[in-house]
Amino acid sequence: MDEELIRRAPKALLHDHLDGGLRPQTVIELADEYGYANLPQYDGTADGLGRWFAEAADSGSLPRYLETFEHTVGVMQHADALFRVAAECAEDLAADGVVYAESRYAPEQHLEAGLSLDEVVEAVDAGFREGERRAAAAGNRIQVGTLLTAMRHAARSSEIAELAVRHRDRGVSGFDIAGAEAGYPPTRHLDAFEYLRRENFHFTIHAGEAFGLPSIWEALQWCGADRLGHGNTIMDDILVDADGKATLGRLAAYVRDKRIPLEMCPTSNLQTGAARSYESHPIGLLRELHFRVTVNTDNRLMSSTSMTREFTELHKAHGYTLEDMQWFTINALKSAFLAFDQRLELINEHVKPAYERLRAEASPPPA
Ligand SMILES: O=c1[nH]cnc2c1ncn2[C@H]1C[C@H](O)[C@@H](CO)O1
Ligand SMILES: [Zn+2]
Repeated sequence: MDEELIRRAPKALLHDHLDGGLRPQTVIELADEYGYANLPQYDGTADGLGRWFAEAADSGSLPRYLETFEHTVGVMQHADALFRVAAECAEDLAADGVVYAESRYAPEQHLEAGLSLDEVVEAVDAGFREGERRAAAAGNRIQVGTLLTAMRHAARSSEIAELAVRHRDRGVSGFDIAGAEAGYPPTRHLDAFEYLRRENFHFTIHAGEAFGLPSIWEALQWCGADRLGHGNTIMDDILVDADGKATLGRLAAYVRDKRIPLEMCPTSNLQTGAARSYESHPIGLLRELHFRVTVNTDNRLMSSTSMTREFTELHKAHGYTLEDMQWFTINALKSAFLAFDQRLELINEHVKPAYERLRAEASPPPA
């Protein structure tokens, strides 16, 4: 598999932060347009600013990684800016071969210039619909849903959960909590999750990225999360003996048996210190053990990545083939916060035939 083939293969993305995926040039232009004066020292070029984000985020710690969002959130305080960022996000993902994406962001972080929570959500949704149209005009089909995130150190999760439910038929398909994990357990937001369950709504929880098994256990068994953001530390409940035989503890067995989707983000994990290398990333073992693993970007700007790059790195480190890519992609679509019939249609009418064609192209039958 080369990078071009990986780019052309249809991909599905469940974990991508809207405020972590801006084009560097857009950050510069929005800062200028809205008078954001706090951009970091950089060489004045878009490439230079992109490098600044990637280097500053490459800190080995989640809290320091998260500090870089000050500058993206800083330029996303007006409806026009939110619209632009969302439209470009859809275009960029579509150009990278993503056919289905769920993009997340925290509305409570975009109120500094006086927008209301509902206005934030409306601007982002309009941006995504515009981005879908532009992508289609360029020949790239994409469908984008949004997840509303509440910040786990703050106290607005119930309000954000209600906001998400209010917009459920207008582009919002789920809910999430994000931010520093250590010290802010999921049960801090139990009221919000219980409300969402009563509303038959869907949510994922960032868990097992910068904290261990208790975080995953709470997310699943107290809060009732449909999926886990990252979930790396589930490895702490898997024992691999000298012969390579794996024994699952109770929680790991539960995660695998119940087909709990893990939204894994390899490059982001290298930067925050949640993983040491692509080779030793938990995705390798978890894929072998048939956990419901998916591949994601997390923050394309901070991690200087794309779905194509994630799969290219995984191909180099683990030898994944088009077959594996199809498996990851179907895992993601099966786990999407999307109606069952639409998931099936994407899988059967679009993804499988496309991989069939790509395989035939990559190794044509003998004449
Ligand atoms: O990987 C992450 N873990 C926890 N929080 C994160 C991660 N990536 C981004 N965030 C935070 C920073 C953003 O401002 C917020 C909403 O997208 O979510
Ligand atoms: Zn994340």
